[in-house]
Amino acid sequence: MNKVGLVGWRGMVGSVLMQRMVEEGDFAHIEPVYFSTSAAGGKAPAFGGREAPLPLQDAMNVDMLRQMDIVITCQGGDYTKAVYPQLRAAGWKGHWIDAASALRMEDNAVIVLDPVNLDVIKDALAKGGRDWIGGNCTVSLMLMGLGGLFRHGLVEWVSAMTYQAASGAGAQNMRELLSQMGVLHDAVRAELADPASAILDIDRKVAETMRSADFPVKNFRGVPLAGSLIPWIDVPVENGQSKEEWKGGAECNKILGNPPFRSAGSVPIDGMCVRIGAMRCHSQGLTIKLRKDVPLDELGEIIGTANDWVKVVPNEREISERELTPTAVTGTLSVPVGRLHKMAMGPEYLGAFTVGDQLLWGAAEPLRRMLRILLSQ
Ligand SMILES: NC(=O)C1=CN([C@@H]2O[C@H](COP(=O)(O)OP(=O)(O)OC[C@H]3O[C@@H](n4cnc5c(N)ncnc54)[C@H](OP(=O)(O)O)[C@@H]3O)[C@@H](O)[C@H]2O)C=CC1
Ligand SMILES: N[C@@H](CC(=O)OP(=O)(O)O)C(=O)O
Repeated sequence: MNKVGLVGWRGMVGSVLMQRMVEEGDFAHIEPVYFSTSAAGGKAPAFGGREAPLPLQDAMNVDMLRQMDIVITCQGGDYTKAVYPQLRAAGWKGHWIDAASALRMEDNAVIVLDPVNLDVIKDALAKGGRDWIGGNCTVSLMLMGLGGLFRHGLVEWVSAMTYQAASGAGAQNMRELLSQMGVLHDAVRAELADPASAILDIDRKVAETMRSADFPVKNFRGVPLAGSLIPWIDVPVENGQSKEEWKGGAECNKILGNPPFRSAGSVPIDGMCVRIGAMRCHSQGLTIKLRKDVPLDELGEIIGTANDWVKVVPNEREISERELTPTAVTGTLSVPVGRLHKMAMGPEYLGAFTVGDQLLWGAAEPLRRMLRILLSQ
């Protein structure tokens, strides 16, 4: 049985991964060895009812990691940068499956999203590939939704305007968002209880509270999210983009096996990435320039049959309000795509809106599916 080293299993992404591995019975097929950067020697967990043969191992111990057939890490990019090069330099030939972005654009790494790029994964496996990296959440969720259009070669370019959840910034940010909501409610509790109070007085008090020096904003770099939004995610890069926006083009093209972004034969993908007050679902408003005018019902068929999780929501008000939202999707693997309509710019311009859980398809699920692909070899 394959020895699988699990690193980062108690973090937010790692916990979702463990939950999904339990649900899918993955632990029955592996010999798990749990690693920790903080509690080596402690008791290992027993996910899936499988006692680990060893206590928690030191996640920095390259000699121990070398004994694994497969390592899966959700520990983060700093860990990857510190440990991965040492492990390969020590001659380790095992498979490295990683949630962090650190290795994504390396030549020998494949960004894994098998419902979309199983052909790219299989091709790399046949060539001896050993580095399997989960994609950026926004990118993976867009491709889970629009994969059919790409597979049919219908996409000339895409503009993605995103509405990204607090979870993408980390567990502490989710907590801070809720704290902000609580502080805002507390500030106007009395007025809300009085139906005769003036809404503009409530609004003024809310704005004063959001702008006050003691509003809890430490994790969001000093600015409020609740009652507001943040129109920048991750560090600035070239061309006026944020890194999150750059990943849209760079990672999408790599996942699809296209030439590198901004080179001939790649698909231009760009947009604006915005943090909003959702918990763990990223949403995206998409403008897709098609290579030709295709009837809307055919486009719906192509989109909705591309994988087992994408679902076309009819472009009608009630069902869009009910089913095309973070509230409806959170905690599920469903990727609804809706608001499909030809835009005013012309018949080759398709409008779409999609929602997905950024901790499931956006982070954990592609990793555990890659593990199962490796185990089936
Ligand atoms: N958040 C996201 O949306 C996405 C994240 N990723 C990648 O996954 C990486 C991990 O992200 P995320 O899961 O959010 O990170 P977390 O901060 O939740 O967890 C990372 C590590 O922090 C340590 N840790 C310290 N204190 C705690 C605590 N109280 N509870 C749980 N763990 C604790 C654990 O390591 P130990 O047990 O060794 O102490 C854990 O493995 C990111 O750096 C990123 O590279 C990828 C896609 C999406
Ligand atoms: N940057 C993403 C989350 C994330 O972790 O992305 P990446 O895996 O590309 O670092 C967000 O803020 O929503």
